[in-house]
Amino acid sequence: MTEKQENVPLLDFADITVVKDGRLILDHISIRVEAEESIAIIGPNGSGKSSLIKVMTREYYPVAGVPDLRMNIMGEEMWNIFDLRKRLGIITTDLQYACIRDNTVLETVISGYFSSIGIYDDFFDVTIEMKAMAHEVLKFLGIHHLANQKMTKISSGEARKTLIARALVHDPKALVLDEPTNSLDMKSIDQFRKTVSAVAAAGKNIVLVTHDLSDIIPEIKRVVLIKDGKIFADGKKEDILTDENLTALFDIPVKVQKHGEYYAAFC
Ligand SMILES: Nc1ncnc2c1ncn2[C@@H]1O[C@H](COP(=O)(O)OP(=O)(O)OP(=O)(O)O)[C@@H](O)[C@H]1O
Repeated sequence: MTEKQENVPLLDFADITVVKDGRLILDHISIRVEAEESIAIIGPNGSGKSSLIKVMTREYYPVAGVPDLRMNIMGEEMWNIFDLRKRLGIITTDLQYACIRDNTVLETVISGYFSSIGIYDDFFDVTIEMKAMAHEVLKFLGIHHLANQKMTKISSGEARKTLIARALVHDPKALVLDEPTNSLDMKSIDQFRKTVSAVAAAGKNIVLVTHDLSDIIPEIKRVVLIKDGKIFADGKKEDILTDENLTALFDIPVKVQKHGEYYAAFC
């Protein structure tokens, strides 16, 4: 890879406006995420966070004909959707529900190669290399002992890690996590955050959507606040996560506290 390719931003979006059912849900959003950068996107329910992720994954398209519109991902405007979704390892609660089937953890991880939910022996040619990579990723995430366990028999936290493994088999550039700790208990949340930290330390960009400030792992240095489909604030974590900003963002009095390298909010 040339130095130029290494330095291309993960995302370079300008003037993204999305309308659904006649409603403006993203309003002239511009955001650039550098090659080595990780960000957290925070905002109230319905503010447009998931919609912005869907623009990244090309599930939603912006209004065309806007003069400054740009939706560049890893240096490219045009993407084959399957390739794009492999380069952005996407983990959502919807995907987890879809993956809770009668497949084993190993099968679920391998299914990432085919962008499928299960493995269909008659159709998919699973190679030795694919299996070896799946085992390697499960070991990296500390869940190799679950390889032959059914998805229906593992905990939510283990299932969330399995989805990370499923995303990592492609060696993606980034992990895109939409409210990843929803419905996890405290121990699972703690383990999940350590897993995401390990993935960030291995050189992947993290794009995290959350309501919960304590999901913001230390490796994420930048926070983007979204309100009413617009970027409300964007900058260094310590400058953005203030009582004043969070109070204005959520329209209720919020107190932000810092505990070591983590943040928490109280209202
Ligand atoms: N396909 C769609 N059709 C109609 N309205 C939509 C569609 N997708 C999103 N919206 C609306 O756009 C707004 C933003 O939704 P979005 O899911 O992006 O918000 P969010 O910030 O992720 O919310 P939450 O925190 O509740 O998940 C909401 O009012 C939602 O109802």
